[in-house]
Amino acid sequence: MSEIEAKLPESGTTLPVRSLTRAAFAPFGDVIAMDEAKSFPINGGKCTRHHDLASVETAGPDARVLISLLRGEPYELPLTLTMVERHPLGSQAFVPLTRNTFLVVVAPDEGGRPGRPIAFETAPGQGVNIARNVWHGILTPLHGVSDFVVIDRGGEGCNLEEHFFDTPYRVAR
Ligand SMILES: NC(=O)N[C@@H](O)C(=O)O
Ligand code: NI
Repeated sequence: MSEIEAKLPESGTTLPVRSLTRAAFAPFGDVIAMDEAKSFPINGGKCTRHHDLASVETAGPDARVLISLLRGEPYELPLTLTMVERHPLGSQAFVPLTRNTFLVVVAPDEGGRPGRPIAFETAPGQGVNIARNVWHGILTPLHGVSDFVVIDRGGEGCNLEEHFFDTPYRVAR
């Protein structure tokens, strides 16, 4: 156990890792996956389109949608969660390009501050679209270096708000 973890109170600040489902994630955004998606054949039947999986939101001056690629280093569980962030001017989607799962931490807003976070682990291949202004942990790959397509908002104005917890949480399976 690391020095930080040794100082963490065990009860109350330990967040269990849950399996990601559309229903559980619905208050925070969308799950991007082929299963349960509206799908139809295109290109003469040689291709299946899994259609309209997430709502991309952009707002503010000169807002535009960005498509970027991220290569993330893996994190170990149990993990010490010291902060969450949110993007007031747009949504943020992470679509994995590997089969490595990743941790998705989100939290409800309670009067402008995050409430108790919820930790999910994606299934292999599942992505997420975090809705505009939803508190979330930073991109947290598990099991190996992982590449992602990220779809989020560019433009003028401040699109990042961070919150550092007075008492860190411990995220553990
Ligand atoms: N900054 C960036 O691209 N990613 C973060 O917003 C994050 O949620 O990891
Ligand atoms: Ni973010």
